[in-house]
Amino acid sequence: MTDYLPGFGNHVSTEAVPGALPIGRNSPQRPPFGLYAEQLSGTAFTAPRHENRRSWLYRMRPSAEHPPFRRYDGAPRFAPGTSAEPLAPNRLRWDPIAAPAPGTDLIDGLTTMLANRDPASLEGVAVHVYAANRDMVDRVFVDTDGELLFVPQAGQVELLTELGRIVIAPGQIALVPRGVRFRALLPDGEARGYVAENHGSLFRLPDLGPIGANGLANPRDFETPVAWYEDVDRPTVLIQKYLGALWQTTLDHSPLDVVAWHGNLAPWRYDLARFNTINTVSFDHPDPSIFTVLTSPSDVPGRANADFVIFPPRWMVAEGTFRPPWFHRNVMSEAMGLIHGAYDAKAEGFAPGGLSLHNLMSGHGPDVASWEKASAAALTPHRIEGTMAFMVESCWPYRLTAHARDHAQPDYDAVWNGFPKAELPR
Ligand SMILES: O=C(O)Cc1cc(O)ccc1O
Ligand SMILES: [Fe+2]
Repeated sequence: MTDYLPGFGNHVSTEAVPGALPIGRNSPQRPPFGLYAEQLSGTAFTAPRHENRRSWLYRMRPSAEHPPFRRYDGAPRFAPGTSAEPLAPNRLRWDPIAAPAPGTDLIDGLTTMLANRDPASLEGVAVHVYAANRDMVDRVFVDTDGELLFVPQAGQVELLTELGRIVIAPGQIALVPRGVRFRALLPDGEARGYVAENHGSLFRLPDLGPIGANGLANPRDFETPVAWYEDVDRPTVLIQKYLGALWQTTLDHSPLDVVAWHGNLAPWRYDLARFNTINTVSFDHPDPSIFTVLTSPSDVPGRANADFVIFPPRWMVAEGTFRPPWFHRNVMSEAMGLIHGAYDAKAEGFAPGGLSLHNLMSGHGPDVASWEKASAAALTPHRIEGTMAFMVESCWPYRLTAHARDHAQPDYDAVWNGFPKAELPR
C-alpha cells in the first residue's frame, strides 16, 4: 500500500516513524533518533519565493558518505550523447524498440532517442524510451542532469524513491525531481514507456489566462507520496547520470533511508484521465498549447524549454472546420509518443510505443489518408475515444542519438505523398 498527499508543489510534512520529523527548525543540533538532516535544493537558494523549491530530508546516513564514482558501462543505449553529424531537416518516426534481453532493469532498458542542449547549461530536454523486464534489486539510480517525467506505455512501474513510493500504470505519469534517488520495480514483470528528462526549469502547471482559475491539469489531482524508507545494510550500486554520462559507486547500504521529510520538492504522480480537456465549441482547431499538462519555461516569455502536452479522448464539435491537426511549420520542435490507440493525424505507422520527430520548421500535419477522411467527414459531434498521444515540445531543436539515427522508419516522408494539387478557377 502506498499513501499519497494531494496537491502540486505543496509544502508537505511527512514522517514514516512518529517523532522523526524535527518541529520548528530544519537543522536541530541533534535530530531525532540520530537521523541526519539534509537539504535538497531544486532551485537556487535565492529563487523568488513562489518558484523556490526545496525539501529537508531526515535520513539514516548522510548522502555525503560515499566512495568515488567510476564510469558505468551498462545501459549501452542510455545517454550516449547525440550524433555530431549535421542533422538533415527530415521528419522522422520510429517503431517501438525491440524486446529487451532477459534480466534488463529499467535503467539498463533505457534508450535515449532525442536530446537538445548540454545538461550542464541547465536547459533542454531529452526523450528516452524504455523496455524492461526486471526489478532493480540492490541498484539505485539518480539523475543529476534533470527531473524525470515517466510516461508508461505498457505495464506498471513502482518507483521506490527517497521521498516515498509511487505506482503508475499506462495513462498515469510520474515525476522524480533532479537528484532524488530511486529504484524501479515492475509489478507486471515487464514494462515499456517513455521518459522525458528535463534539464531546464522545473515543470510547473501552465498559467490559465482567460480560462480562469480552474481547468487543464488541476493541482489537487497531483499526488505526492508520504515518507517511506528501507533499512538495508547490503551493498547497493548507485548509478548516477551526471553531465550526460553514467557513473557508478557502491554503497554499503540502501540510500533510500529517508525516514521523514518536509518541503515542496518531491516526486508526484498524476492520472491523465483527470485532465480537464478544453477545446473549441465553435470553429477552428486551437493550437495544441490548449492541451498543456506541464510547462518548463525558458528565459524567453512564452517560449517553453519543454511543454508536456497530451491528446486525450475528447469531443470534436467544430463546425465548418478541418478537425484534425492542420498542416503547419513550427519554430518549436515536436517529439511525439503514443500511449494507446490511434492519433487523429496519422492513419498508420505511428504505433503505441513509437515516436516521431517534427523538428524546427519541418512541414507536417495530417497524412494523406487522415486528410482525405477528415475532408469528407460529416461534421456531426464526434468523440475521439480510446487514445492518448503526447508531445514533448521544446524551443531547442532536437538532435538524434546514433540509435535513433540508425533505426528511423525508412520512408516516413511518403505519408505526405500524393496530395491532389489545388485547382484554381480558369
Ligand atoms: O503535429 C502534431 O501532430 C501535433 C499538433 C497537434 C495539433 O492538434 C496541432 C498542432 C500540432 O503540432
Ligand atoms: Fe505539429
